[in-house]
Amino acid sequence: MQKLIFPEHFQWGTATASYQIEGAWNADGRGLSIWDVFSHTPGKVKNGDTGDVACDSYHRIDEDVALLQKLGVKVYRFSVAWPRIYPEGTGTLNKPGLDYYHRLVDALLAADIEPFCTLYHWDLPQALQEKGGWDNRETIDHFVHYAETLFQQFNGKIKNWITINEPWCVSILSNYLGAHAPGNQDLQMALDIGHHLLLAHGKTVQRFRQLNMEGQIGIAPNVSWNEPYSNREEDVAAARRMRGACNEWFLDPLFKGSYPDFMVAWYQKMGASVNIQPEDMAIIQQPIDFLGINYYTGSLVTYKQGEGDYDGEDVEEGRERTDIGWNIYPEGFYNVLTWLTEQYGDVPIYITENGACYNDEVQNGKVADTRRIAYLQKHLLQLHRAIASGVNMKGYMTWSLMDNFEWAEGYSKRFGIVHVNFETLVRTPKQSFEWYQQVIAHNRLEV
Ligand SMILES: N=[N+]=NCCCCNC(=O)[C@@H]1[C@H]2[C@H](O)[C@@H](O)[C@H](O)[C@@H](CO)[C@@H]12
Repeated sequence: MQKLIFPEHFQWGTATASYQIEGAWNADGRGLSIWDVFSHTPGKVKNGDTGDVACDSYHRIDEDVALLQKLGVKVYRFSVAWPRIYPEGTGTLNKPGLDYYHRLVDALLAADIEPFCTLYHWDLPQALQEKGGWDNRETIDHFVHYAETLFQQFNGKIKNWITINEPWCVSILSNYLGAHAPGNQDLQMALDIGHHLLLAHGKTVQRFRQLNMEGQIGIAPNVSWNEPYSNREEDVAAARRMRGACNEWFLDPLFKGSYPDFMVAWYQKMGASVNIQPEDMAIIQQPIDFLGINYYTGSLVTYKQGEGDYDGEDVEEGRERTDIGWNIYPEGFYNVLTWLTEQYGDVPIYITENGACYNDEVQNGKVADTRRIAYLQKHLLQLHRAIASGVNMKGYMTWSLMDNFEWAEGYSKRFGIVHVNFETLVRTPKQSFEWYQQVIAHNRLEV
């Protein structure tokens, strides 16, 4: 048995998001979000599931913080529901909504757990969507105003801020592929939305600096690792496009102040281009304190004309897949992290999400999710490799603390290290919870 020791002060944590766990969808003045509308629209979410109740975390702060304390995490990543703070997106502040997050943050601090707050994890106020949502540049300033409210309310209590979770999901998945709220299918709109999200990020970082806030701020894109099946030029180019759509499309503006030419050209071929105003790229390229990285999967890619949006096809290598169908590709974790450092420099990185979907159920009071343990073990080994290779890794937050509302999959897909019975809302720590508890306690991985 080998013991892989992680750096001293490495920050172990776990993560959730407001719409996925809180429930209380219309309690205490909360306004409608686009996910309330989407999940209440027949046919959009599997089994007609909604986030109306979810894990009812809105009413279970003490229970959930006790789980975090038992787990032994140093950090807990959660998100604020914009419609709880500004039910109409702007205008009247909803104090009961603000008070909920004060209670949550105070409980975390009392338990010696660092809050990691995501400002936007997809629950846009419906009132703003009705004025065009992220496709309307005015939403950018409403977002900065919402963020500024939280900065002023929580300065000194929350010292770790993430502006936007996964701009690829918010733009492409939600407004071109149409799989998530609001469900548009318009590439030009999706590219404009992606640009507006990056602008909202940049302007929020500027405001954070102007307010002389305590702590650090970053953004959390999802990344993918796609390698060419062969060294044939067409395979190399196809894999580069698949990675580029997810990785460089957002990371190049953030760190290089421009969109990647090869993807701009590809999207032009698809009939779309980004509408950039003169100051935009300088705003987007605001220096950040850390980069959050969400990593789940990767693939080998071979060129196939007309396949998907990038003339690329994942090669079926016979790899194990999780219960949501994603390839298990641990070496992609190492490869994407070392690639990031080569491409964008020594930016401090937190893994803000990494985890697996397995639908194990409770049997005799236990959940033997050994496949999730295997997934985490393989990915933490690759993470340890990346650290050993010089990647500036600050911490790791597994997705997710508990089974929750998995977007268009509803409650049919379980990512938690804690099982949730969605009838009774009883939480049951899984075997992976106990395993992760030991990794944290000893700051090491046994392989
Ligand atoms: N093929 N394939 N693809 C991988 C697709 C990755 C895009 N989805 C994510 O990263 C979402 C992220 C989200 O923040 C969280 O709210 C979700 O619950 C998790 C699990 O779904 C992940």
